[in-house]
Amino acid sequence: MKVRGTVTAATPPSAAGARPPLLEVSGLRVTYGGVVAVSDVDLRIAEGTIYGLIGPNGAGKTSMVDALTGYTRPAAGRIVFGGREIGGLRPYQRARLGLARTFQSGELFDDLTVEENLLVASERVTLGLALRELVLPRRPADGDRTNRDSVDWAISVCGLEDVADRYPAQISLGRRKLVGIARALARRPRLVLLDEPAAGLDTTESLELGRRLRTLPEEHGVTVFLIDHDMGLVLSVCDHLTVLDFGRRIADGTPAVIREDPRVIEAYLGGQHAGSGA
Ligand SMILES: Nc1ncnc2c1ncn2[C@@H]1O[C@H](COP(=O)(O)OP(=O)(O)OP(=O)(O)O)[C@@H](O)[C@H]1O
Repeated sequence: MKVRGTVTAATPPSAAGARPPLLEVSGLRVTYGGVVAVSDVDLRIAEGTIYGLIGPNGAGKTSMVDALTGYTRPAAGRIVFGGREIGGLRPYQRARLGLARTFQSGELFDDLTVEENLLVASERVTLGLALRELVLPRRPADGDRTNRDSVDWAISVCGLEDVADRYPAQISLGRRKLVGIARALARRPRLVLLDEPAAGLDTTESLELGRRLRTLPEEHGVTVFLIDHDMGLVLSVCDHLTVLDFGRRIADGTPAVIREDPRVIEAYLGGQHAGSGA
């Protein structure tokens, strides 16, 4: 378990239940053959909040994100985004509706600059484009003003102005993680799902990431679904958390509630108090 520095929210975390849900998940179940990765999980993510998902290795977090974004077909469950049932939609169709994600591996194109990576990502998502991007990354055209504005906005939100012309290999891991987030933001999503954005970051980088994340709902109207092992980060930036263990939801509530939950302390923190170093 990593417990590192904390990020002080500019405004106190809001009560997630007080706002209408942007994403509502009920009875979600993901299986791989005989393995039940996610077992009948419910979630309600309120617009304008940061919602955290934590759990030990293998708890089902990435399977959940894959199911929500359309990369895995769930065995059961209902997913409603912005009032619309999206369970039958392909990943690029969900992206078009405003559901964006990052990947643990980063997924940046090494031969494109930071800015070009974002320009590629900002283009209108179609099945053809999504497939083409997978096999043949290319330099984006510079013409579209809307894309340009979105990219400039994403660069500024993530504080990447000084590295916009650099290649991914030329910048630190912390900045690359921010490029991954900026890439997801470049399509101006309503909800961004971040899969372990703090993995590999040092304390300073993690604090910087936390500060950037808080601005997403507070200043930019982007709701965040955050998965990470960095408890210092998650407990300090999230408004609301769900804890998974062996695919099941074992706890749900504000960071203050989660810190004190004996099931979480036992299952996830191995008996060590969550707040001890946060
Ligand atoms: N493609 C797959 N095929 C078979 N089993 C899988 C597959 N992907 C995940 N699993 C299994 O599903 C369970 C949940 O895995 P998942 O990667 O979703 O957990 P996680 O909480 O994201 O873990 P981590 O924190 O290590 O990334 C694990 O038992 C894992 O071994």
